[in-house]
Amino acid sequence: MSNFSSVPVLDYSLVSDPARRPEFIAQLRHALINVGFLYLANPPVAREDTDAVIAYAPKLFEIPEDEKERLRMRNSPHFFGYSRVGAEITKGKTDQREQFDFGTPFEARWKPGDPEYLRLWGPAQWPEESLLPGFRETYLRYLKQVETLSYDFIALLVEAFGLPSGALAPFFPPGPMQHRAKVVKYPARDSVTSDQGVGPHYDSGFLTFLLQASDHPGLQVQNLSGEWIDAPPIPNTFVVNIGKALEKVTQGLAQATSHQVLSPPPGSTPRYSVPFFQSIAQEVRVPDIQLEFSPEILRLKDERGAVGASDSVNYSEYGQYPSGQVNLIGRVKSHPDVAERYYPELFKKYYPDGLPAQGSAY
Ligand SMILES: O=C(O)CCC(=O)C(=O)O
Ligand SMILES: [Fe+2]
Repeated sequence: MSNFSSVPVLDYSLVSDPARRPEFIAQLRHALINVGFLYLANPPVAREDTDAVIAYAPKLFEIPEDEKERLRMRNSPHFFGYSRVGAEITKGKTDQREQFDFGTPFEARWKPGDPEYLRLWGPAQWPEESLLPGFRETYLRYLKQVETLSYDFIALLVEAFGLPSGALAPFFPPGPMQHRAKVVKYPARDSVTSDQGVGPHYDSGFLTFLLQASDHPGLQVQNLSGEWIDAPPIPNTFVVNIGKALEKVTQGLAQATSHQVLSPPPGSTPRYSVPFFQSIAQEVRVPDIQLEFSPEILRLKDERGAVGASDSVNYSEYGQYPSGQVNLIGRVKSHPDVAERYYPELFKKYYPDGLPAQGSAY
């Protein structure tokens, strides 16, 4: 059984065309249930902002070493900032990528005595303006548009699954929220020690909107037969995929799909990408929200078949803890040096033998 052999391309401009909107919704239903990945063409994000973010990506990694040191993630209780190549392990092997974690604007609200996971949201660390003029403002303007798209996309998903319009509203209560976003660099194979850019994994929250910020192939998506299907860059698209929390709350209808990135070949320039990860309210326990799907929709899942053996396991804790806690655990596993400093109890739980050389997310 192989449920897909390519990643479908959906044209967002159909959404505002009353005659063709049903076509989009049908394609979306298929992509959510059978693939868990799609390309979104003509997304409602200003082209000039997307192009500017793409142009900034290589420059961000050229800021001086002492600025990278100042911005290192260890300086942020919110797990924002710079991570060098080799800081993380996925599936037992070191990831060959360098990255900056940023977030949408958020004022820290955690105080001692509050649940620890509330501390995950707070201000990001930004490079000195004079070192990269305009970057912060441009990137935040870009993120705001992707955030709006992410909510609009949830409404389309609710429609595609035949749910009442407010069905997922408990995950987005009024008031401020924070979404995470990164800028990632994958050096070519000859300057790193393996071709694992990032190993097989699932994303955590609801939706991921990935901007492939250079021409390199390398992103791959695993189908139900275990085959790795290429998802090469397509200009003016986002790659959209489903996180574990959304899979869980939709009873597996929206499928979280394992994916990985292979390093560019020797002699190549580096690959860059800019993923945006849509968050959900930190206090919500996913199993507390029970959705009712029609038998016709549920049958589509049965026709797909069970999600087969895949090469990744992570974020299984959504059945148990508030979603903020699940994400905090994920961060602690990935970045033990940050955990040791700001979350000593959790650090002891996951690293009883002390600080490892690298984090191991999955
Ligand atoms: O860089 C990419 O294309 C994908 C990155 C990714 O899957 C992740 O960071 O979760
Ligand atoms: Fe991912």
